[in-house]
Amino acid sequence: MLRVKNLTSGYDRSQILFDISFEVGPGEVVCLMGRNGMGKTTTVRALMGLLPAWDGAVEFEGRRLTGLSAARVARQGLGLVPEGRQVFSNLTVHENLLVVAANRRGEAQPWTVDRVYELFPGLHERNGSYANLLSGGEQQMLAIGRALMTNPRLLILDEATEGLAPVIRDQIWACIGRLRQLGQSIVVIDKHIQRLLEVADRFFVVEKGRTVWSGAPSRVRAEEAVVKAYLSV
Ligand SMILES: Nc1ncnc2c1ncn2[C@@H]1O[C@H](COP(=O)(O)OP(=O)(O)OP(=O)(O)O)[C@@H](O)[C@H]1O
Repeated sequence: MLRVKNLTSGYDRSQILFDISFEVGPGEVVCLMGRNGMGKTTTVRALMGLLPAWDGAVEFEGRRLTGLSAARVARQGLGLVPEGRQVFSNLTVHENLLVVAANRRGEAQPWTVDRVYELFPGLHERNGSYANLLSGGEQQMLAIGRALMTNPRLLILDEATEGLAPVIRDQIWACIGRLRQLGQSIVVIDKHIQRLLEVADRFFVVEKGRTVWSGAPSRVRAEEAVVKAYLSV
């Protein structure tokens, strides 16, 4: 579904990505891991068209994404939940979900506000609240709900559990598990290996702008010390 091959990119003249390669198959949950500052968010920015790719290729469902504007990449069916959530703070929960609703690719069972509320009952209870009055966890759920309302073929979650209380994190992990059961393809950027092992089909480790290790959950378990060494400061 998504094929990223030898991607390089950076900011101005500062190269951050040197060789990023990974793939996501239909219905797969793929995880990008790595220490802070290793280039995971930059990878996401480059594949979403928010940052130009310098070299390499990004293909999505057989189409080349490199060189397309961010708006056109989104229209191909990539939905991003960015680090730091970024919901519309001056709109209510309900309005946040409605304003982005789109089913451009004609999905047979599109996401609706009611389906998002079913996934996150807590949001339903707060549907009239302005987004800036929500807790961090509720904002994260709203950010995910909002991305789902665009009916993305591929959902990208950048540090969706970061900075949340354990009980709220559990709800986000449960949501990711549920989306996987529904066949949603997802790229997850996160560091919680134990939780990732429950939901991810494949893992890629990013180190200084390069994908340096990859494997299925069985390989992560077999080489846990190696993987943890990549993640420890
Ligand atoms: N706008 C920017 N301009 C210049 N350099 C940047 C910019 N944003 C990030 N960087 C640098 O790019 C490198 C990779 O950052 P990136 O955010 O991709 O890392 P990350 O792996 O996602 O880590 P984190 O978990 O901290 O977000 C870092 O050295 C960072 O300082």
